[in-house]
Order: sequence, then C-alpha cells, then structure tokens
Amino acid sequence: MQYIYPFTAIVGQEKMKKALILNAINPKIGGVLIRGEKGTAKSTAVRALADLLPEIEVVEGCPFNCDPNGELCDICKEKKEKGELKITKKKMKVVNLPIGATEDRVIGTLDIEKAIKEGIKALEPGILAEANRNILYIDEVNLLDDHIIDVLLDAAAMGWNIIEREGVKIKHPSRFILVGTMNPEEGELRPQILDRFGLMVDVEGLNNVKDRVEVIKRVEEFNNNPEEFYKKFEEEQRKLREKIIKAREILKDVEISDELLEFISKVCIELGIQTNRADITVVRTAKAIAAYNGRTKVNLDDVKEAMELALPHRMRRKPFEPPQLNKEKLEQMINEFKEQLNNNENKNNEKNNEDDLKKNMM
Ligand SMILES: Nc1ncnc2c1ncn2[C@@H]1O[C@H](COP(=O)(O)OP(=O)(O)OP(=O)(O)O)[C@@H](O)[C@H]1O
Repeated sequence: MQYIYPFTAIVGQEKMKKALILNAINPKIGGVLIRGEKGTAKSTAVRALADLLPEIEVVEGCPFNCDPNGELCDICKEKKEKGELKITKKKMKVVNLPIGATEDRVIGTLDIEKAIKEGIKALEPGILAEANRNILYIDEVNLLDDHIIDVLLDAAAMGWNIIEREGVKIKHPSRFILVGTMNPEEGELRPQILDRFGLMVDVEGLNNVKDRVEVIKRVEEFNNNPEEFYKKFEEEQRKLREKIIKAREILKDVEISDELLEFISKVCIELGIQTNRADITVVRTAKAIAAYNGRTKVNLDDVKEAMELALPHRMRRKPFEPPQLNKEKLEQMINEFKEQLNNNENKNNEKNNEDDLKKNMM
C-alpha cells in the first residue's frame, strides 16, 4: 500500500486547505488557483485531498469514470440500454497536466480506420477523460499554452468533452476539480483566464520557526514510518472526511436570503468587478461554507469568507499589479450592511410592538 501524506497533517496553510475542501464539497465552484512560492505544500495538499475524499462509484471499465447514477458517456449509455452496466468503486486521483500537452492529448483521439474495423477500441481517451470526477492539477498554469487552457476551461465550464474525427463523435462527461498553481514571479495569467478559476489563494512559506520545525518533524516522521504516521492522523482524517460527506449531503438544502444576494451584487459593482461569475461563485462558495459548518442558512460571515476567496483575482487592476482585494472597502461595506440589518430589525421590532399594542387595546 502506498501512503500519501495526510491532509490533516499539513501545518497551517488554512486558506489553501479551505479552498480545496470547498471545491470538494461543490466542484461547481470552479476550482482554485494557488499562487505562491515553491515548496509550500501545494502539490502535497492536492494529493492529500484526493486521498482523503471517499471512493466514487464508477461504471466498470469506462475510460471516462462515468457515474452510474449520473451523466453517462455514449458508450455507457449503450451499455445501460442493453442492461450491461456494472458498477465498481474507485479512489479519486490527481491527474497531472504536463506543460507540453498537445490538444489531442488533452481532448483524446479516435483512429478512424481502426474505428471502422474495431469500434470503440480505436478510442484513445485524453486527459479530460482521465480527469472526469477526479482532480486535474496544472502545475505552473501560467506557462501553459493559451489555446490548451481555453480548451480545458471550456470543457470544465460545459462539463462535457467531445472527441471528434471526420464526423465520428464520442461525447463524455468532463467534470473535475481544477487546481492550477503558479509562481507570480514567472508571469501573471490573462484576466480572462483568471476569471475562469472559481477561487484564488496566495500561499506563502511559513514564517514562524515553530511551524517550520513542525513541518520538518512531521515530514521526517512520515518518511521514516508512513504507516505509523498515518495511524496517528487516522481519526482526524476520518472526522474531516465525514464532515465533507455531510456537507455534500446538505448542500442542496442551503439557502441564502435576498438581502445577502443584493449585498453580494452591490459589493461586486462597488469594487468595479464586471464579471457575473464573481457573484455566482461567491454564492456557491458561501453555500459550501455554510454546509461545511453544518448549517442550511448562509450568514454574513460565510459571504465575507467566500468573497475573500472568489473576488481578489477578479478585481480590476493595472498591468503587472498582483490581484488583490480592496479589503478596507469590503470591510466598510460589511459594516454598512450590518447597520442596515440592525435598522431593519429595529423597525420590525417597533412595528411588532405597535401591532401588539393595537391588539391589546382592541
Ligand atoms: N505546511 C506544510 N505542512 C507539511 N508539509 C509541508 C508544508 N509545507 C511544505 N511541506 C513539505 O515540503 C515539501 C515540499 O512541498 P510540495 O512538494 O507540496 O511543494 P509545492 O508547493 O507543490 O512546490 P513545487 O511547486 O516545488 O512542487 C513536501 O515534503 C511537503 O510535505
């Protein structure tokens, strides 16, 4: 058995861990872009997340990991009609996208001559097939060919990939948790691409001696005896896994008030954010945060946390400036909103008191 460094053994880096967990609760948040220095546990956290998450049910033998209870590829659809669909379970995995990947490697290919003779054996699934219902990890996404990024992000947005050659088409679901990493010193991403990542976090190296020493000790302990180390964190891992499963279950019941929706849109407008993806992602993220905390009602703190993850990379900025959230402005708007809520509550209380008084006088 191969042991993966446990997610709960990662020291600090709370924001990165939270962003990953929220995407695991709702992959429709649209992934996370992790900006930061080398050696700050980015890839460790992603591998650890895949290992932490529960196994997924897949159609046996399906190259696209189709969900037997969800959307099916053309091949599985046929199998289902014939009653030949078998179910098995698989661990989630991290699929790496190499920097030099070609379009064919990403989308997949069909050998037409072979297709005529041998049918489906002619299919060469691409990275999007492998990534379906897994985690797609793009290290140094800012160095990736623009065209490949577009192809990837389009598939991610539609949730489908089409492999097409000379009129022969195979369509398969392509839903994954997208994680991109980049070192800003090696160049920024275009705003259009930044906007397609649901969340963004900046990771910095740990600046505290105690934390750094803890990292050394843990990594050494893990390397010397992974099995023992794993056992030590087993209980914490189990608790976190169950918290995520519970959050996934209640996510569909999570509600957000119209007042909070208006507040989100107002903040986006006030911060000069044009893209509607900002508002949508804030809402999805805030709902996932509420679900993670076991609640079915979004509150203002959830919204604030969601904004800190979903807005910085969508702020308008000058060329070569790093993406940053105007925190003072956000804080000021939150305070104004709280005041407005208090006023509304006072007015409601006054009205209720007046109504009670009238009733008593009748
Ligand atoms: N906060 C942390 N907690 C535990 N281990 C850490 C932490 N930060 C770094 N490490 C350890 O440091 C090493 C490097 O981490 P990792 O490979 O995840 O870095 P990275 O951010 O993905 O960098 P790169 O881009 O170079 O791959 C690993 O052994 C990892 O376990």
